[in-house]
Amino acid sequence: MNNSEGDSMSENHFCESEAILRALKDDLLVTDSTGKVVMISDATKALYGIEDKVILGLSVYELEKQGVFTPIVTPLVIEKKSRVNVIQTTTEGKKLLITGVPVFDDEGNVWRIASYSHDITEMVNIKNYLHDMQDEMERVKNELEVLRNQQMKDDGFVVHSDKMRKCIAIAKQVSEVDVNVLLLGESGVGKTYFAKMIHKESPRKDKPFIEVNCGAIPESLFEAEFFGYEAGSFTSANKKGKPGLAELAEGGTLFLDEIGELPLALQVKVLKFIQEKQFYRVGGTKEKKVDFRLITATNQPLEKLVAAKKFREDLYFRLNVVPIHIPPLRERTSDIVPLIEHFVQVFSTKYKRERVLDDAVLQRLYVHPWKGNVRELINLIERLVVVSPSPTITITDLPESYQQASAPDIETSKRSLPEIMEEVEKKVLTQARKQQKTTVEMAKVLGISQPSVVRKMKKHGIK
Ligand SMILES: Nc1ncnc2c1ncn2[C@@H]1O[C@H](COP(=O)(O)OP(=O)(O)OP(=O)(O)O)[C@@H](O)[C@H]1O
Repeated sequence: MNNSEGDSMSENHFCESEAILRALKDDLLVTDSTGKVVMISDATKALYGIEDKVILGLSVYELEKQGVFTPIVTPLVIEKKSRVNVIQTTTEGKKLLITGVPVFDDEGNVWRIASYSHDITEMVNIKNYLHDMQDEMERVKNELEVLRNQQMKDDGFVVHSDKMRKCIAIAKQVSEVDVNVLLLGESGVGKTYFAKMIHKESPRKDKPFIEVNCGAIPESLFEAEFFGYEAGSFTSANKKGKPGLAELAEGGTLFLDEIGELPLALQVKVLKFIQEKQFYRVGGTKEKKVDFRLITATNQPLEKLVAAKKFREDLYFRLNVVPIHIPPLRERTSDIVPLIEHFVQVFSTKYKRERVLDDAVLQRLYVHPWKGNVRELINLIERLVVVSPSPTITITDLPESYQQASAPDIETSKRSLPEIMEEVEKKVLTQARKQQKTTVEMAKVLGISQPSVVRKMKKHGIK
């Protein structure tokens, strides 16, 4: 091959490269090993907003100083002698993933550096968005954890009576397995507390505890609240749809309080849901599954409701696998004084007011029927601690309805005579214990032997 032939071939080659570069819609920039631009596609010029400039022959180091490309990939490729990726931000704020590839000469030295880019602005935006969402999720998770702990906070559960000890023992036993528990008892006896305790002791303890007060949700809204709804199912509803309380219990415990208040029409739907653990959201066509442990509670006589056809028998049997009857306070009087002392302490600390109840007040409260049970007791003690002017709370500080000494509520309490006698015996002994210094003196006053006094005190847990 003569010189003129070689020249024309390299010229041809150059023209061919130029033609390819022009035709190329993609970005391509080639430099020599000193960083001088030897080829640049129109797409690259457009990308960096340098269409009018003559770039050929300029150094990318210079262009970097001018802020056209930052950072440049050329020195990294030379140093590593291999493919390198960097991320550039253009003057217009676009994010580019630049890939630099070395082209070697016959001696293995880097001869050319070809680089091309991918616009990853969108990807970076999505990544940032994801990152923000992750942060947000983390924040919400922490907040949820705090709220869950607050919901489960235990201010100390006071248990002295054997009856309550038995209830606690059953609750602890059933907490380990996913059996349906029905908590029965008057309002304020501690049913909700028991439901939370069973959850806390169960393998589901780190999952949600969802409480649904069946008596508090209007019938017309129950299904939407309980099963959730799909987008556009109501005019007033959230446009995107909303999960229901049942769905939120996934993995955890679903506590249906006041189940006796559930209207008949809804009972059949709730029964189907409990049996199948599947449901449809209102307006939904996709069946959803949920895994939960069920606890229900009521202060209503469910059996009577069943007999009166106000509560479905099949639902009753389904719920009543393990019933726990929590007795009213007046049937476990040995809990009264410890509860009073506990809450005097709690509210004295809370309101920074050291208060004690004098003996006459304790005796009066001991025989009070406590129809509102522990809730009533807590409210009264809080009120006394807050409003009593002196450190010792006396009878005159009590609200009027508590000032009259009331006899035990024999008719309504439905207790047997031996039970009532036990209670009277205990009251008399407690009173005597407060008034006398020794068991010998107590025996004298009560007209029984000293060993009998000791034995009876032991039986009633009097110290
Ligand atoms: N033995 C106890 N020791 C300390 N606090 C108690 C005890 N029993 C109940 N409580 C408290 O009394 C209040 C009423 O209890 P809870 O709400 O569990 O009753 P409930 O039976 O669920 O009432 P309702 O039927 O009205 O829902 C709660 O603040 C609870 O923590």
